[in-house]
Amino acid sequence: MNRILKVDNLKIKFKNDLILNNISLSLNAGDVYALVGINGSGKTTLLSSLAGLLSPTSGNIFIEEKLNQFNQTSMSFQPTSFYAHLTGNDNVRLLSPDPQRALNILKKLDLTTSQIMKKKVKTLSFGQKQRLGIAIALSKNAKVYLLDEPTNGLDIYSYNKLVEVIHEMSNQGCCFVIASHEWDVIEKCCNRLGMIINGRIEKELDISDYNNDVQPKLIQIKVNAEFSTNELLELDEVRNANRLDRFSWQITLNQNCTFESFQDSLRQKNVSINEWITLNHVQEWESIYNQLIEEGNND
Ligand SMILES: Nc1ncnc2c1ncn2[C@@H]1O[C@H](COP(=O)(O)OP(=O)(O)OP(=O)(O)O)[C@@H](O)[C@H]1O
Repeated sequence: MNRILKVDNLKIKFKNDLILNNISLSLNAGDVYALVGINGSGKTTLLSSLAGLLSPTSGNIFIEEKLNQFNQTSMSFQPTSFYAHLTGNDNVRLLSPDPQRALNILKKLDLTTSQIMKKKVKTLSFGQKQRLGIAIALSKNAKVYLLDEPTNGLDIYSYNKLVEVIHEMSNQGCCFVIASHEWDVIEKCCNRLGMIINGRIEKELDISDYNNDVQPKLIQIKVNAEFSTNELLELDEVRNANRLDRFSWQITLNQNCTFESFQDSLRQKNVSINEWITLNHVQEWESIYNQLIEEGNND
């Protein structure tokens, strides 16, 4: 695998506040890494550090094994970074290192109608400014692209176009880190997922495993009788169990175990399942994430 980005024990402090706490990360060519976290968890701070806009308090950032190669990173523009009184075209010419490439990307994102690009940026809609900022960022010839909530304000058509552009570029050997709250985007765009809580990446998932169905299944059940979580965990089929209420649990079944064998094991304990659903990947990630947040809140 061709490693592009390596982050070693990155810490960022603002005054005495530790905002990023020992972040380590390794991304290969083609990786599209989703960074998920609630407001204030450190996503923008991490992206800004990777872009070289913030200096680490400690730790190192390597791109293609070389330290601090920030000319090889490109971060999406915030709508406030534009020259608001100039047109879209003028902004592309002034801000993009490769205006022609930016215009090509804008075309893919369906924003090249001359009326729009001739308008002053301050008169553009949020979604139009968002696409302009993304196209300028992606027009830089970089190894690592850093996108902060790129689908905010995009309609479904532009959103699907952006997903196509990200796939196309990552297939050419760069990598992406995308901060997003939108699970749907993550499922469509990303092959890896990092959950950041209080400045730490608490969990990483390989999304391709889910798409290949290698991961164990998460189900939600409601039973008809008193039972304990410990009794559930003693069953061969159960890898993990979280109680939702008196009669309901979310259960991760061990790999290669069927729902039917789990049901039989419960019957032997005189318990039957009244209701059950299999959670899809996105619900499963959301559930893992919510659990981590709850654990974080209980600390
Ligand atoms: N310049 C700064 N000085 C002091 N604290 C800061 C600074 N920038 C960010 N922070 C703090 O760092 C923490 C992480 O902020 P950050 O913007 O990285 O979060 P985020 O995960 O991107 O949040 P959001 O989803 O709201 O954009 C917050 O508690 C924030 O108040």
